[in-house]
Amino acid sequence: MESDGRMAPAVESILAAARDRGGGGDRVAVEARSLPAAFERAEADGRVPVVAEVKPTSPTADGERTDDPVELARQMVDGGAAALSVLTEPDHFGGSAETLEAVREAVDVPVLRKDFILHEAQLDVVEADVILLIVRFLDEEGTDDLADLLAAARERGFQVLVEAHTADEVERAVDAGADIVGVNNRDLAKLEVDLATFPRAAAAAPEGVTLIAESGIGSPDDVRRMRTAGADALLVGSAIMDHGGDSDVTENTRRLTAAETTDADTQT
Ligand SMILES: O=C(O)c1ccccc1NCC(=O)[C@H](O)[C@H](O)COP(=O)(O)O
Repeated sequence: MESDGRMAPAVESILAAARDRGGGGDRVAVEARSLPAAFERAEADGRVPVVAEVKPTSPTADGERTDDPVELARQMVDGGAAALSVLTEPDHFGGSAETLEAVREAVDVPVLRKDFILHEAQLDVVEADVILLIVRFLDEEGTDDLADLLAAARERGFQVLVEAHTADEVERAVDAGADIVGVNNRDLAKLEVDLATFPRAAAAAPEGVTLIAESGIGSPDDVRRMRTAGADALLVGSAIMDHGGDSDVTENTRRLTAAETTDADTQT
C-alpha cells in the first residue's frame, strides 16, 4: 500500500467494482486439471513452465488486443504454454466468464481464472482449474478471511493460487494453507513493476510450495533471472499479448518457454 494506506486509483476502482459484483448462481463443482502436473510435463520436455495470460487490456496496458481470445489461447498453447490465465474481470481488463468457458473448452491445459475475488459467492461464477486469491485484498473489513476462502475454493474442486507481494504476505499465504504461491512483481499500490520483488519475497516460502513469479517478465533474460531465484513457473501477460501491436502470440510465448534451451548470448 502507499504510505497513507491507499491503493492506486485504478486499483481502488477495480476493488469497488469487485465489491459491487455479486456471485454466481449454483455452487460450482469442478474436476480440475492439475497445475503442478502441467508444470512437470513442461519441465520434462524442456519448456520453461509458463502460464500465459489472455488479458485483452489492463490499466497499465498501452492499448487493447481485440483478436479472438480463444484463438489467442490456442496460439499460446502452440508456443508451449504449460497453462493459461484468463481475465474474467470485465470493467478494467476486458474479460468475461464466457471467454474463460470458451477457452477452457478449446484447450487441454489448466486454466486459471484471473479476477478479484473478495467473497465466497464470487467463486460460483464459472468452472476453472485454478482460482486466484490476493492476500492484500482479503482479511479486511468487508471481505472474507483468506483461509476460509481458500478452504471454500478447495471444497468446490478448485486449485488455488494465492498471490503475495512481500515476504510477510508469502508467510500469510502459507499460514492460511496455500501450496501454490504467486509473487507479483507489480506493486498494486503504485502499479510499478520491480523484478527484484520475486527474489526478495519468495525466499520466505518453505520447501514444497510451488512458486510462481508474476508480472513484468518480458525477455528470456527475465525468465532466467526468475528461475534462478527459485520460480517453478512464470505468469506472463503483456509481453505475450503485445497490447499496442499485433505480433505473433505463438512466437511471443515460445521465446519465453524456450529461454532455457536457447543460447543466452543470442537472446535477450
Ligand atoms: O496488469 C495490470 O495493469 C494490473 C493493474 C491493476 C491490478 C492488477 C493488474 N494486473 C494483474 C496481474 O497480476 C497481471 O495481469 C499478471 O501478473 C501478468 O502481468 P504482466 O505480464 O506484467 O502483464
